[in-house]
Amino acid sequence: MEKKITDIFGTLVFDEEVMEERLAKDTFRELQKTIKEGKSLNIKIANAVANAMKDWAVEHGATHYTHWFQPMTGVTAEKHDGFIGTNKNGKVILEFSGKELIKGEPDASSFPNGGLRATFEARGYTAWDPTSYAFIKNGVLCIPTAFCSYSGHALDKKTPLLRSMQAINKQALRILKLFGNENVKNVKTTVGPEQEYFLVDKKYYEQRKDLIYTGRTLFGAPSPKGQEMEDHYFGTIKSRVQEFMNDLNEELWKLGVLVKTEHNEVAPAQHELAPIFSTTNIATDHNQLTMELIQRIAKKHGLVALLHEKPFDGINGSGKHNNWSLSTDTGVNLLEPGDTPHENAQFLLFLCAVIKAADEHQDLLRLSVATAGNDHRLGANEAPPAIISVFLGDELAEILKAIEEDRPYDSKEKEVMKIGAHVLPKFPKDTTDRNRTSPFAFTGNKFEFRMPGSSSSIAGCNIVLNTVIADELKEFADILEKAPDFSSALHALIQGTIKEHKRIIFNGNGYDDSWVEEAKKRGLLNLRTTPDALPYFIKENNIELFKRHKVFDEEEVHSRYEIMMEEYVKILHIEALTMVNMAQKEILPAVSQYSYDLAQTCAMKTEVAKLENVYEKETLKDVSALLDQAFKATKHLDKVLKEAEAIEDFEKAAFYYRDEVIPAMSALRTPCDELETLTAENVWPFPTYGKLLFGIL
Ligand SMILES: NC(=O)CC[C@H](N)C(=O)O
Repeated sequence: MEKKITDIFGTLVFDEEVMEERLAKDTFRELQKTIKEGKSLNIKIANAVANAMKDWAVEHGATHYTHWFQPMTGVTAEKHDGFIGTNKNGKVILEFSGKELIKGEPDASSFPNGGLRATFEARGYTAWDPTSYAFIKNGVLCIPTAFCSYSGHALDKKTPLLRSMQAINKQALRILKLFGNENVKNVKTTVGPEQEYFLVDKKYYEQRKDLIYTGRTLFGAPSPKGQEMEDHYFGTIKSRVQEFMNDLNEELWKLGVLVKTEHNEVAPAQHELAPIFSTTNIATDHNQLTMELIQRIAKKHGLVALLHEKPFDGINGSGKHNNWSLSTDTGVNLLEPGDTPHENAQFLLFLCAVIKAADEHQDLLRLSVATAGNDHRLGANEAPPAIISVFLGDELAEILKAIEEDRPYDSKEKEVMKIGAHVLPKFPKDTTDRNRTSPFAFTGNKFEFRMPGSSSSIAGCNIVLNTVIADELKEFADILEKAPDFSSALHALIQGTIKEHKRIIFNGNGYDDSWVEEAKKRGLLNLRTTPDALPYFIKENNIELFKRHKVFDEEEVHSRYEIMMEEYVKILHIEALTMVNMAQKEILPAVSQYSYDLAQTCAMKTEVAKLENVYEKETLKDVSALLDQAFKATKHLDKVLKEAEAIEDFEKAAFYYRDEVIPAMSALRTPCDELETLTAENVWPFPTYGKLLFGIL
């Protein structure tokens, strides 16, 4: 690496250092108050900040600015405005005002709003989130913003995320106060999202309509080699891929993204990139940027990055493991067992809040990761099942059991574990995945939520995590604040929580079929598909929960439910249309031509030499039978698709797609994949799995 990381890191970010350097002392101090304490910014200060930002951005080659926001599409949105303006004499000047920095008013009528806003009320507004630094991307100054309607409803993913962070901050501070931590002013959730993705050669990608339109292969027989040799996982990275990774790292470092780990993943052509954890809203912004840059930089290297959860059948898909924790502004990780009995008691209480939340809100955790793409991955023995459970590891599970049963944990000490009086043993911290099969695994000082899909924004699952855990902390604080004897109330609370919610703890193999049975016996939910999970969102108790913590109001919950259900329908609609198109325009004609060639060859050979022609005849028979089957399946898919299109109610449509369209898609894929194995390589109309998975040389 020619340029030192420390020299380039954050060079495209208007961060604290740049602010201090470029702003007058008073302005800097006021802005810090806004960033750190949420104080509102007056227009005079905003003007000064905007001016400094513009000068800095122009010096770094920017010509435009944009309010960079995260509508409910799951991707980011930007509308560029130039700094260009004219003065009184008509001379060109560059300008950027405080008003423009703080608030934008995009005509944003075409973003999904789930009924929150009629299209005639087109205007929404974007408001700067000063807790996430502005940065320069592609010559544009990007200002991270929240996106709301004029009635104040959140139309984006950032606003509820920030609200959920506020909710957990408030409740965690109440708990910390009870433990005497008066000096803590702020508790923030932190996240380190691991990003998995595939890389394929651009020249093959371009020949596949399914990849272009849907991001995944809808047809494709397995290649002779898959992932069975386990030689790709952590294997040597190919030079072309390494060059891409180097470029990607450099660009992300410039944007202040703390990317740290890179490696080959389990499936051929699959890779992973992971950052150091940061505050959740920044981690979310950074993950959105990471996904964007992975795709953009891959193209520069003649590659295409696939972020889909399941681009290929028969080999592993991609997840985005969300490593979640809570930390104080005094630098304490609240999910880290401490050195003293006192710290341990506090840790156990936070741990119990997470366990209780996971048990009581299995539905919300599950639906927070529910998408059409992720349905292929969850429960397919490559990623956690769709059943929520918590992995604690044997040691911690044993400690909780000892507390529950009022018996000694360590047989040497022979003393009953008393919360607040005994020190917990240190758990070995292990950054590698200790239980890959668990959806929610404690890994020494954080929880790894392994269910989120690789293409999703992490905002959704973190909104839910923050809110459900905030709610448990609230309940705990309500009890403990009133307790006449804190220590005994604490002990009873922890013990009671373990007793009541231990069913959610599972340290075994989540891929095992017996777990499905066991989970059923324990009364755990198994919401296998997206339409199974999403309706839980609008259940009365869930709406109340979000309202209680001011994360969503009722309309906002309904809007998100509608958007997520519709998204499921739209994705499947595009996939089914693409399949019909590929079958009709590519597969069926190619195979028909191939059978003609076989018949011709056969006829000629018979005519010329009276040969038996077993190969041609047998293949022709097999191919023709499959061709007819594929044709009928295409017709059937087309028919159910038309029926699906006629369904107006989005809920009915989602179930129809799941129950009728998906099976019709499988029924078409099966004969087509078989045909692929029987036809000549040069006849098959698009690149095979072999080329896609092993084609990067
Ligand atoms: N090695 C791994 O952690 C594999 C994870 C897997 N790709 C997933 O989807 O979650």
